[in-house]
Amino acid sequence: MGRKFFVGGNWKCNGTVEQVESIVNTLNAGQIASTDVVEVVVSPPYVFLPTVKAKLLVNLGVPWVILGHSERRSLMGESSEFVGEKVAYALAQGLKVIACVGETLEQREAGSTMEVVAEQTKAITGKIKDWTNVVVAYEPVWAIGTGKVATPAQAQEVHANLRDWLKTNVSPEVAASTRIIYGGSVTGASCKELAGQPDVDGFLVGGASLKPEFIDIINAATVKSA
Ligand SMILES: O=C(CO)COP(=O)(O)O
Repeated sequence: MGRKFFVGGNWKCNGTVEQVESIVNTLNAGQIASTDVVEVVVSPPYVFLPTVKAKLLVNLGVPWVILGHSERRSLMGESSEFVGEKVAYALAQGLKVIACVGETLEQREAGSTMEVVAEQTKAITGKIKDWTNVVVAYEPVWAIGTGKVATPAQAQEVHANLRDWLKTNVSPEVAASTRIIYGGSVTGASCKELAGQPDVDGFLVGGASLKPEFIDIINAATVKSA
């Protein structure tokens, strides 16, 4: 079975009720690729969950949670181990998880990108058995909210290495079926080429998920073979 393209909108703490309603209206009016091709998830600030659920999310549950975002790791001091525990707990409660990993600029320049990503992923693999409900988001910290998107080659390199790591350290099946999505300054302009990379299975989008171009990013979906 192929890996279904996955596009998440991480709205972070943005928006007033009016702005959130406007984003939701834009999404509802947008022409998007069939849900056979792409899975779309939005993550509004929790105070706006009732507003968004009433108007956008077909199933009224909150099925997904984003964990391990670098802003939580750095601002809230969440360690890899703690993120691993949160992932395991969320899965045990029946939630699906977008688990974020990624290196800082300093770590990239020191040549330790894969080491960092592996350490963050290992803290999760040690705590869970079933990967069915996990999507891994590779989000280089230097690309988040900076306008400096990773090049398609940079993203592909880390995604491929991470998939290899999963193959060796978890199983070939999990490596083949787990979606690895990219996050960090993705825009309507940059999404197509990134989506064309064989190991880029979708996106986690911050700023651009608040704009109409989020529809273009959803429509960058391509079919990936597992
Ligand atoms: O943090 C992000 C998604 O989780 C990315 O944010 P930007 O798309 O604004 O860079």
